[in-house]
Amino acid sequence: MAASIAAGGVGIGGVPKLHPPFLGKKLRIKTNTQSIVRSSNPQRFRVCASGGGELINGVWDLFLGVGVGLPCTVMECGDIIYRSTLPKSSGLTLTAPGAVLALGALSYLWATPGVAPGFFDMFVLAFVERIFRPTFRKDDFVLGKKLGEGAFGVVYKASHAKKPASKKEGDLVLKKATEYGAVEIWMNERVRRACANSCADFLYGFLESSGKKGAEYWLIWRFEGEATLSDLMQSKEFPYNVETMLLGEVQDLPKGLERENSIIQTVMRQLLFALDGLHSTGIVHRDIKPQNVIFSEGSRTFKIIDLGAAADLRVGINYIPKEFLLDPRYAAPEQYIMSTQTPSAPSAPVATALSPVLWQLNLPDRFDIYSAGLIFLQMAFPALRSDSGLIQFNRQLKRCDYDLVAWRKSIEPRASADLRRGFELLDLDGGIGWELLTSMVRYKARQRISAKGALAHPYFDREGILALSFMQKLRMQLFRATQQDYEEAAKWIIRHMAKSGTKQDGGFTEAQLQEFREMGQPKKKASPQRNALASALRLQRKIVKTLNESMDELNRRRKSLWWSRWIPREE
Ligand SMILES: Nc1ncnc2c1ncn2[C@@H]1O[C@H](COP(=O)(O)OP(=O)(O)OP(=O)(O)O)[C@@H](O)[C@H]1O
Repeated sequence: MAASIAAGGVGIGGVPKLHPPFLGKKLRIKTNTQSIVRSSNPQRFRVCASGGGELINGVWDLFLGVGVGLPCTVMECGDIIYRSTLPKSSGLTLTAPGAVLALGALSYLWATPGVAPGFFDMFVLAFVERIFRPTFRKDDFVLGKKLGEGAFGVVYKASHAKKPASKKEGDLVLKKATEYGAVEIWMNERVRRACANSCADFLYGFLESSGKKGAEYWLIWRFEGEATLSDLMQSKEFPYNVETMLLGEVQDLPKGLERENSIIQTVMRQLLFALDGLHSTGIVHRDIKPQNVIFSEGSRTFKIIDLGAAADLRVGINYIPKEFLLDPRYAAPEQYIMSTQTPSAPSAPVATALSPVLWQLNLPDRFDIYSAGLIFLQMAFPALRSDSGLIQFNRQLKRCDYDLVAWRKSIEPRASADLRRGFELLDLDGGIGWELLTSMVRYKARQRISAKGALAHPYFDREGILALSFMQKLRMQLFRATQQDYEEAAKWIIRHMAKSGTKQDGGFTEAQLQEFREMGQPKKKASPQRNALASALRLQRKIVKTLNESMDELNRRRKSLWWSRWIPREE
């Protein structure tokens, strides 16, 4: 038995498994219960000897050595003499290590951004959708007034040309876009299948090449409503105007900080739900700002628009952004969502296979969280709602090394009444709003909270002005149960308890209070933990670098927009 284990480990049912060097010989091995003989397997031996043998052995050991597979594959029953003494086989046998391996593989395939759901989406859902969804042509639309014009496209209100717009169909929005239209069509189709409620309702997109201007992408959405969050925030009535829209009627209640806080909380919750939908499917928006958050009059919720700068990390589309696509007022300090050492997107299969690793190493979703944090800040501080106010704030924050607490310290003593009111609003309920804000607006992406984490934050314990739907309640419960971002909430609770003291129990000891104080302070130099952390970070950087370099190498050969073939052309 000892010889057999040294040679190849244990196969199923405690039966020894042999490595190729032993296969050329006839071996008789005595186990506890049976006498088994394994003889050569000439065919297999020949393969090993003629190159590629090591690879085959590796695969053999990995999958069959732990006992996953049909007994005959694992044990080579053909070689076993005294068959009658063997236990009867019952088909597939799964050992404990095999189950662990299978579970590990499954969790990898389902980890964000989701390799397995991605395949299902691309090869099943997209295919089925294409068969059943209505298609449109240029002549099907009549253009109305211009809604907006960016550097890469013009947006119009539109209606159907042939049939009178039925109540259900309603008005449309049509965007004629240049090169980035292709990305936007791809993203909108993905979103429609994966998290339709997060973004404006997308109908169809195609390439139209008959115009004088050359090829243009036409994208059609349902018209969601007149107002973006930016329009609403510019009004002196904010946030009460939002309350009226969310509830569908004017509320005859006294105005005050509490009421404003719960309206802002409701907007933030809707925005974070929408962002979580995008992030869970591997999409990072990269242009989150109040102008790109539209109020949908139909569903009375805020939805995200303008996916032209978005990146699909599941397949690596728009992996590295063109910097000019980002709005510097709302962009996170890192600018790039992935390591800058990869100058171009990896090829789709590589990006897909590595996407869970790359997602965890880079946490690209935290780019949007920073922008959402700035929106939160703007909602709390009216002075920051103007462009100049926001630009000035960005400069001040940069001077404070992107430390919101330091910014507050520097500004609060000489703050205007308006600013003080904003701090008061965020300090309600023991400062839980401020706590959430500071966990969103941080210099390091890794230290920012995720959308799920934010939704599980105690700031959202209260329902706000709108009750949650059954599904939202369920999701919140799930986030709370599964979030790893408990740290923030725990710190908040501890600090809160420390502040209020526990007179009955004699309060916290001086040592405990010192510990709480140290939570907010930089750690002292050169402790063994610090050194270990530094080594871990160095290792992580090395892994990212190696991964990126190898992907770039692979990618040099294929640079075409392979996914454009998914975008229909006008007939
Ligand atoms: N589904 C929609 N329903 C209603 N209005 C919409 C919708 N989509 C876009 N709009 C309106 O059109 C405007 C421009 O849309 P969008 O931001 O997608 O275009 P853009 O060309 O990227 O503009 P910009 O470059 O300024 O961001 C929005 O600000 C909004 O007012």
